[in-house]
Amino acid sequence: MEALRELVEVIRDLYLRGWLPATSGNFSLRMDEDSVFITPSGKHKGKLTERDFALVDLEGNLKDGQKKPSAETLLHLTIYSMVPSAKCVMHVHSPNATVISRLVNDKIPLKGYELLKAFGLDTHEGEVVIPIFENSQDMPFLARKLKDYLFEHPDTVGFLLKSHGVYIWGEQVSQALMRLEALEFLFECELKLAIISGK
Ligand SMILES: CSC[C@@H](O)[C@@H](O)C(=O)COP(=O)(O)O
Ligand SMILES: [Zn+2]
Repeated sequence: MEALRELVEVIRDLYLRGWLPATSGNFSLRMDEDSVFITPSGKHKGKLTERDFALVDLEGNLKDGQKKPSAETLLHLTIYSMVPSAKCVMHVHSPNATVISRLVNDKIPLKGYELLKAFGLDTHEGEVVIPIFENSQDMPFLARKLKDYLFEHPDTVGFLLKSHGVYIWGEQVSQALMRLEALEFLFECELKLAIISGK
């Protein structure tokens, strides 16, 4: 399947960038109303093939095979249920995202950057807000927090988990990748500005 092949290539590339260290990260593709391909839990993400993906329904039940879906499957499914246009979800432990999530408390407003156009804005004058949630191993709890937030803020493009990493989604693999690259770049800019201004 073309989109899954494309996603596998993207994952390898993200691993080589150092954004998926030590088996971290997870990725999914929405296939139809009630089927999602998601990366397996605990596997090295730089060496995945299409056959490694688990197929689950929107409740997280395995649709076939014996694969162990990502431990964070519930977060992916929450995004698909709250953002109907999302067809691909990416989660990485990229350095800038992880560092900035520790420095800022509950959200990062990104303003004035030309690259905000990656999120569908027409000009650099708009604002994109990235919320930060406390990290937790309690996925139902985190999923509830995320669901409530997305209900209140339906235009959200992604979020950070504190000291953990970033989640982003798109209408197809290429859009999710573009937005992930844009976010990581913008986080790097914000971190550099914080260093220069001594904040
Ligand atoms: C290897 S530590 C990272 C994990 O705890 C988790 O945050 C992660 O990103 C990968 O979990 P996974 O179950 O493989 O999808
Ligand atoms: Zn993670």
